[in-house]
Amino acid sequence: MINLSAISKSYRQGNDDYQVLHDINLNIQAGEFVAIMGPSGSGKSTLINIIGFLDQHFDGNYMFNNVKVSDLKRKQHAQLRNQSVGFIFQNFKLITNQSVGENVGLPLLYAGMKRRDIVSRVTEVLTQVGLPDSYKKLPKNLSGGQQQRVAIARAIVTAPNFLVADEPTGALDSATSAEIMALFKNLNDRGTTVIMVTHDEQVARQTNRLIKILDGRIQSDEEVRHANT
Ligand SMILES: Nc1ncnc2c1ncn2[C@@H]1O[C@H](COP(=O)(O)OP(=O)(O)OP(=O)(O)O)[C@@H](O)[C@H]1O
Repeated sequence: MINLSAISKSYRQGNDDYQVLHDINLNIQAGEFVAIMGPSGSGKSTLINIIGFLDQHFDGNYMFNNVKVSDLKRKQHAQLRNQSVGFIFQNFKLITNQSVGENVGLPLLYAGMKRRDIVSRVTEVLTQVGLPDSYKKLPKNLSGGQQQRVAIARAIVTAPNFLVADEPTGALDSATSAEIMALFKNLNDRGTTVIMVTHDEQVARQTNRLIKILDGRIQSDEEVRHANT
């Protein structure tokens, strides 16, 4: 699904170029559950911004399902992002004065779906993330873990090809973090591709593949072995 070859990325700093990513080669298949780890500043966000079609300015070749991403016009790139990726962030990024249901339904509203269909799809995904009775609640009246479930519901509501989660458990205590990881695992078991950035090795060990980044290079890329499998 995702094929990166020789991806490099530099930022201009004064008269110098500062290279953040060096020659990244990476293939991710549909159905994978991948963790990306690395120290602060190692290039993780830069990499997932390219993978998630937020950044089209890079060197090298990114093929997404046989589409050459760098050949796309700006609008096509944005369209690919809206149709193919669901994003989840550390701080949830919910709209505080809108209800849970409105937050989750927003990507469908943008996609032009009818209101009645939106309500039924939103109800379905809220049930899937374990919040069947929260449609009319405001995010501020939910716990952190529940708010992250809402954000996950919003990310999956359009049935994207893959999810990009940037430190999704970073703001949660360890018990809540375990619950959110169980939800990601459940989604992955049902076929959702998940690419997750985390600082937490415990969290990373619950995925199926661990990629470590150091100074903009892939340092290691290994299958995660689980005790009971
Ligand atoms: N827009 C930008 N302009 C210039 N430099 C940037 C820009 N974005 C990121 N950088 C630099 O690129 C490097 C990698 O940043 P990036 O955010 O990808 O790292 P990261 O691994 O995600 O770090 P963290 O774990 O702290 O989020 C850093 O040195 C950062 O300062």
